[in-house]
Amino acid sequence: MKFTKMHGAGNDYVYVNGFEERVDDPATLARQVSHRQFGIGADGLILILPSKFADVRMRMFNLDGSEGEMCGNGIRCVAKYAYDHGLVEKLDISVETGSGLRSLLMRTGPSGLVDRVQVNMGAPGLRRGDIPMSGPELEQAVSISLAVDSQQYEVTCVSMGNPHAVIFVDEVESFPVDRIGPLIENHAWFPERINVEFVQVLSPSEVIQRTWERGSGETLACGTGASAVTVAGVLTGRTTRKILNHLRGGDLELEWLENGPVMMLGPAVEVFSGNYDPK
Ligand SMILES: N[C@H](CCC[C@H](N)C(=O)O)C(=O)O
Repeated sequence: MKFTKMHGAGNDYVYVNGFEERVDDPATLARQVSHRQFGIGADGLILILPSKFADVRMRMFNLDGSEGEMCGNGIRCVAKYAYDHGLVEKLDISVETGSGLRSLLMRTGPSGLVDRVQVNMGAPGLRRGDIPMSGPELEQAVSISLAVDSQQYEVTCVSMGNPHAVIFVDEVESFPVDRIGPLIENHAWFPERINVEFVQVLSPSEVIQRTWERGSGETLACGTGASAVTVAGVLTGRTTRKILNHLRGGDLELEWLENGPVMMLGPAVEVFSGNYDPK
């Protein structure tokens, strides 16, 4: 099986071109290829597939084999792969995801290959029913108190097609993401588990984010998470609609437009290609 390793701001996935390769059991394959010692090494697996409704379709699988509905860093790499490898011939494309269609605009660098991609991430879902989480379905969860490890955390929950809990902290570098992340991911409030973002506000237009991903653990970046952070920053009065987000593996530029959607701009990088024999 031919694969390509790509990353967006250090959030790395193994990409398989489903126009040419057949994958029968993507959940098992995701666990195998993602392993940093026994596999290729990645945060998960992304399949690039033909679509009836869009230019291409993507499916993303976490390190533990679970499927996520959407992936912000992954979708930029899917677009880059599609253009650089000739699956599409234009720079503005649509991609079908597990949470509907997204439109993307690619920019090429001096080599003629794509190096940056802007994604219309769609409008956030703010009702508890959208996340999903416990409590009155139609109500928002903005700055609500969540008890974890005998401490209270103030969380704001946002769906970007997949579920996110955003927590603002004073100092993110030393925050115990490894310990608190999984406790929130698996908290009884969230029946489908949840991705968690820990965020330090530097100024109303600049933040630092660390990410604990559902099914993958701490990653160097998360595009849907950075979009959720943009929305949570506005809802809680901490940041403006347009921000620069510094993630562990790079920066993303985001804006929550007045008419609803979040726009995200960031890098997409191909690292290497190879062959892998599924075990
Ligand atoms: N890293 C991805 C999100 C993966 C989310 C996944 N962990 C889930 O189960 O929803 C991003 O850039 O948006």
